[in-house]
Amino acid sequence: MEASTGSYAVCVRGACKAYGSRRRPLNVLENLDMSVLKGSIYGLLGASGCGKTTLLSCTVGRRRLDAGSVWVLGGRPGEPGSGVPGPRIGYMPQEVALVGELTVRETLFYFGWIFGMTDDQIEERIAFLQQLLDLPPKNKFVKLLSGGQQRRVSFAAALVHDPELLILDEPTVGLDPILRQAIWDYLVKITRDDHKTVIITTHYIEEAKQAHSIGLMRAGRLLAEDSPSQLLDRYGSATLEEVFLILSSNQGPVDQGPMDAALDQASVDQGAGTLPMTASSTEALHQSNGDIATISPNGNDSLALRKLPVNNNGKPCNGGGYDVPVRARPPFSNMFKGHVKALLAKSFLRILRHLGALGFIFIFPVLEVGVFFTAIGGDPQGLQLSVVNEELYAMNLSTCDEYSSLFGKPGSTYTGGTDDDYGQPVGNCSVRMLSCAFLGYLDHRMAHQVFYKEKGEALNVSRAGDSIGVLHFGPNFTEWLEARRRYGSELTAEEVDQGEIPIWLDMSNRQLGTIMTKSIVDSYHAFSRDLLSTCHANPKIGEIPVHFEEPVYGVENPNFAVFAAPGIILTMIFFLTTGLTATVMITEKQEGLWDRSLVAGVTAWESLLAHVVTQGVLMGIQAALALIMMFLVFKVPCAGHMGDVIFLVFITGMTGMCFGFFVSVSCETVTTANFLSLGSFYPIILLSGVIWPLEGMSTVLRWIALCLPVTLSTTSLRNIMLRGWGLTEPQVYIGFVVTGLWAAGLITICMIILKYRK
Ligand SMILES: Nc1ncnc2c1ncn2[C@@H]1O[C@H](COP(=O)(O)OP(=O)(O)OP(=O)(O)O)[C@@H](O)[C@H]1O
Repeated sequence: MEASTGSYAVCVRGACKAYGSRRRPLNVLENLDMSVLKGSIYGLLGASGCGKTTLLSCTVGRRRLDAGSVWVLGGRPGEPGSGVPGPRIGYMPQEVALVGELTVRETLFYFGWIFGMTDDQIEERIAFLQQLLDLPPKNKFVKLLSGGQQRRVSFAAALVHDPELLILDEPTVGLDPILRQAIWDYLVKITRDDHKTVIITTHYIEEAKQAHSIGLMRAGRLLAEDSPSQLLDRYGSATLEEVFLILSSNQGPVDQGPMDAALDQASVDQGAGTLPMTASSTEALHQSNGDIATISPNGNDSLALRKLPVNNNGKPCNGGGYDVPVRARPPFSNMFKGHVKALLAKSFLRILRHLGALGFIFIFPVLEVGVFFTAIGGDPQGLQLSVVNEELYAMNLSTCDEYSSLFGKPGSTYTGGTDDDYGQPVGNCSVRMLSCAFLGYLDHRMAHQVFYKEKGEALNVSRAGDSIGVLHFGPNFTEWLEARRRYGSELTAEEVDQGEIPIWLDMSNRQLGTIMTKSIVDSYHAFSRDLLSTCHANPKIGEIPVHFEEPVYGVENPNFAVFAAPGIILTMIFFLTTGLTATVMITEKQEGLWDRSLVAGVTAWESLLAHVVTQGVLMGIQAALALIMMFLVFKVPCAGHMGDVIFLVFITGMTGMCFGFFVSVSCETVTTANFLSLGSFYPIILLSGVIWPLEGMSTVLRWIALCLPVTLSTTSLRNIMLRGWGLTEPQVYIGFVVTGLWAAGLITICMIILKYRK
């Protein structure tokens, strides 16, 4: 009598799966059929790289087949209501796939909560599993356990919810023989007494004899599927290794690209009882139909497989034939709560237990804001300015100090008298050594003055990079400057030139050159004002006829740091949070925890939500620290509402976090994630108008810049802080809107990638 389709726990038909590109595919599963009866142990055996893990990951719903179908517990994995992925299965992947920062107990609670168990139920199971698997102490951190201990905890995590179907990828690797036997005894017991089903892959071929049926797999195909005793009988062999060699030889050489070489070179290790790695054999045994070996009842085994029923269109396992077990499952809301509780606990504990990383997370914003405001915006100091003052040398003096000590303070003196028709003092305002008087007005902290006799020598010092520039005063500078004031239009061009101060500045450093120029011009205006005021003249006549009134917004002498601060704070928070999140999911994927949690029933959305909450809290603290540093410590002025500033910084941080998630879900490795996040750093900083106004860019570039996530928010924040504008102004709310749209767009893309990439 044939087994009914309703008694299969897992049924795979015509499974095909390839990795790599379409042009050069690596075919891993090739038209594979597999049938696992309910209440049985199914041992899936095959050489390394033959596709066992791929087959299992398609079975648990983590990968999609390219062709063929899989039925698990009466439904298709991933189908709503199938319970797979979910608590109906217990999956132990090949890698440990646990969180190193959790203790053994917390690990089992993490999975227990995901499976919708109550705390009491979990405690009860922990006590049981502790005995069964000889688990390490409950409060020991997983990362401190030995490899074998970690595998036992991983096994316990798959068993914690007592699932209907256990899928175990090499669970006994690294365990001592006594424990291996205890595990097999347990598996036999649960299949016999509780009608559970187990699929197990192992390299210890001898222990696989305890399975009710065995699937021998090679190069993506199932060579045979039968009970161990039947296989031994049929091929007249004493060991399963021999059976495997016979079947492999029968199949002939396989073409699986790079895998061939490995298979052909590996030696048969029968002494150790592991699966052969090569396809060599002594004898070939032909199958009449060329398909998998037929399966017949076995009198010795409690369960035996028969040849599988195949219908005409090649789809033997249709869902209608299955009886979907009805099992009391917690309601959806409880499952959701359990998932979120587990994910949040895991993420927070993981962060809290990385004290070093946590320290960096909170020190960075403080450090970065501190460094920015202490390093940027201050006037330069300690420069050298070369002076060639021929007025002094005409008097055989070297410096202005010498002049002052001998003749008193240089400049103007008004001794009373009459003014002319224009109010100019006539005769009674005397001036002396105006070159030194002017030099006295220059900022000495910014540039100390060094006197040279020769202009050429002074210029050479400047060309050597030792001086910011050279000021030259002619021999009769005072006389001609005074003549310029008194007789202006009557002087010849040469005479006017004699009252000028030629200056040669080193403009290779734009900032220094510009600051120096402004400082000299401002100093001259101050000198001229005082000179004219002393002489009872209108000080304005010494200035250019352009007068800057009180600025509409901002201050007369704006500090560069104040201009750059809004952009700096936003880009800093953006990239700090990007850095926090860019690798978080990749790490989980590489650890195997991501897949394992999804197989346990967590959805990618829930996982993303938990990360958003965890990283959002960290980002909030980072943003608060950065703002405290900026406004309370460095007292950066803010003309607008602080609430608007906080809100904008927060949503920019959220956008940075979403960008980090985007990097994390779209990159396969930490290295590519780092390249992407670091690579985007400079373009965003340079194009966002943080250090140079957008108006300085070409039209096309400006439009590109406006589309970036931090550009309009930088303009908004500048408008709030420096202009005092509120949220009702279009130039403010546009920044909020665009930043919010970026966050929403990025998170949507993440969800789409997570949904469709398997
Ligand atoms: N994500 C992937 N991308 C590309 N190739 C892959 C990927 N995963 C597995 N492979 C390749 O597919 C083949 C089958 O891998 P799989 O892990 O399924 O084998 P396995 O039988 O489980 O091996 P083992 O017993 O060593 O775990 C191998 O050649 C492997 O390199």
